[in-house]
Amino acid sequence: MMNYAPDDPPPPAVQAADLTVARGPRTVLRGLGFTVPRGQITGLLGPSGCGKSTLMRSIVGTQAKVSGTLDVLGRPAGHPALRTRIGYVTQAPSVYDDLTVRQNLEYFAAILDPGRAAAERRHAHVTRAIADVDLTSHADALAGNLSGGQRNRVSLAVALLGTPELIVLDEPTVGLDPVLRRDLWNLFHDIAATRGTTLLVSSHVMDEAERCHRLLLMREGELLADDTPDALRTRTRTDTVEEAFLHLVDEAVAAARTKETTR
Ligand SMILES: Nc1ncnc2c1ncn2[C@@H]1O[C@H](COP(=O)(O)OP(=O)(O)OP(=O)(O)O)[C@@H](O)[C@H]1O
Repeated sequence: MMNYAPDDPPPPAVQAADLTVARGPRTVLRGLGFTVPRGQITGLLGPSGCGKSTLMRSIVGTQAKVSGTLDVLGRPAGHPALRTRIGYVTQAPSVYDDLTVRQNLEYFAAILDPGRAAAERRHAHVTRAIADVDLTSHADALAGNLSGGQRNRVSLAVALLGTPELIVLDEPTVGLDPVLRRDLWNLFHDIAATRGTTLLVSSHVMDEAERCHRLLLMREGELLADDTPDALRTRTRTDTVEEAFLHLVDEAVAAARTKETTR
């Protein structure tokens, strides 16, 4: 863990140095170093299999065989005190089909904030989270009868319960139509702007990168860039983040070839 003095500004949402992760016999993340600032949306982008989910699992503390430094909200990743401060939505929506939207949220709210004395607070949090994801008119519908996009939004509502400081979303827009995707991104921006929440959002759709304040671009378990979309486009003299990404991939491949030939 890095050292933070009491008078220092709050530590970043995530700080990693030389972060390496093995899955089975393979090293799937290699020596990553990056910072995720607070109160912004950081996009984690890269092709399928590059290690986005593994990195997210490491940050929320559910990944084994993690080495190097990985601090989250000033504590080592996986610290028990972080449990209620982080909201995490995996790729597979974790909702119970035989419960209504409201019942799903009440169930998770009771785990986060148990006891009779908290009943009123829980009710308020549940109602707000349902409204946040625009499902108020479906609050009494069985989750099993919702569309894929609506089920994703129930998962997101679960992550919003308890007002976490950091929300980690693994490919939240997969399978959504363009209107829902836009609405969800507007919601992310609203959450970051009005609550100061930090969002880490993975995607392999490069046009979503343009909607982020900062980007971590990954390829084959390594970090290609940690920058703003503007700075990336300027540095690579390209018009889009997608072109910037391809430019950085070409550079990385050329550098690897040069290294091979000079051995
Ligand atoms: N349980 C596992 N055991 C061994 N290797 C795994 C395991 N799960 C994933 N991997 C490997 O780890 C690498 C990173 O996988 P990860 O799921 O983190 O990628 P990703 O970028 O999130 O992919 P996607 O966008 O398809 O979800 C992949 O090469 C994958 O094959």
